[in-house]
Amino acid sequence: MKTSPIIALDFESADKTFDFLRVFDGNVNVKVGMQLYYKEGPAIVARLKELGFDIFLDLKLHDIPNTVKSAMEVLAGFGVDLVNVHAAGNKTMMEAALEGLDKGTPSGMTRPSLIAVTQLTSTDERQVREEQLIGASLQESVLHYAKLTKDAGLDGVVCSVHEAAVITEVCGKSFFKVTPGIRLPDGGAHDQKRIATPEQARLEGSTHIVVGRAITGATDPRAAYEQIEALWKGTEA
Ligand SMILES: O=C(O)c1cc(=O)[nH]c(=O)n1[C@@H]1O[C@H](COP(=O)(O)O)[C@@H](O)[C@H]1O
Repeated sequence: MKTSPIIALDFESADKTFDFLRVFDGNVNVKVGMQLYYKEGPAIVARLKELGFDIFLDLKLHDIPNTVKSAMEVLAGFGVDLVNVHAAGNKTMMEAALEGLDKGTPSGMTRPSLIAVTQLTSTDERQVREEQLIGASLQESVLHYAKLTKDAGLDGVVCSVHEAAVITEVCGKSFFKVTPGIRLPDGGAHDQKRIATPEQARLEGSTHIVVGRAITGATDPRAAYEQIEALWKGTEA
C-alpha cells in the first residue's frame, strides 16, 4: 500500500462514496469499513479496484480461528492491499488469519498485508483498566499486542500515533504502524480518545495514517486532503 494518507470512506452508500471520490484520482489510498461494506458488499471493492485505488478493507475480524481463517480465504480473492483482525482474538486466531490469506490468494497475485488492531483509538486508559480489567497501562497493552502480532507473523498493527515510536523500537521500522485518530490542530476529537496531527504521526514514526472525518467532513475535501498529505509528508509550505 502506498504511504499516502488512507481516506476512510465511511459513507452510507456507493452513490455517496463515488460522489465524494469525484475530486480524487486512483492515486489515493482508500479504506472500506463496515458501514459501506455491509451496505454494498464485495461489489464496492471491485469498483474501487477497477478505478485503481489501493484498498484497505477494514472489517476487523475477531472470531474463533477456523472462522477467521475461512473468512480470510474469501477476502484474499478480492485483490485488496490490506486487511485486519483484532489482536484480542489471540495469536492462534492471527496465525489462522494469515493461513487463510495465503490459501486464498490467487496464484500470481500478492497476498494482502495483514495487520491487527491493538487498542482502538477510541479507547482510553480508564477503559483498559476498568472495563477490560487489564492490569497494565494502555501503552503496555498496545505494546504487548504488537509483540504478539509480530510473533504471529503479521505485517503490523493499528495503533495510535502515541504508541508508534515504542512499537518501532521493539518491532522494527518496517513493521506497519497504521494510525487512525488523525486530526488537524483545530479539529474536534469526535468519538476518538487518542488523537494526533499528521505532523505528529510523521515525527513519531507511523507508517500510514487513516483519515476520515477531517477529510470527508471538510467543506473542501480535496483541499483538506492536500493539507493533511503535506503535513504528513513534511512538504508543507
Ligand atoms: O482499523 C481502523 O481503521 C481503526 C482502528 C482504530 O483503532 N480506530 C479507528 O478510528 N479506525 C478507523 O479509522 C477511521 C477513523 O475515522 P475518523 O475518526 O473519522 O478519522 C474509522 O473508519 C475507524 O473505523
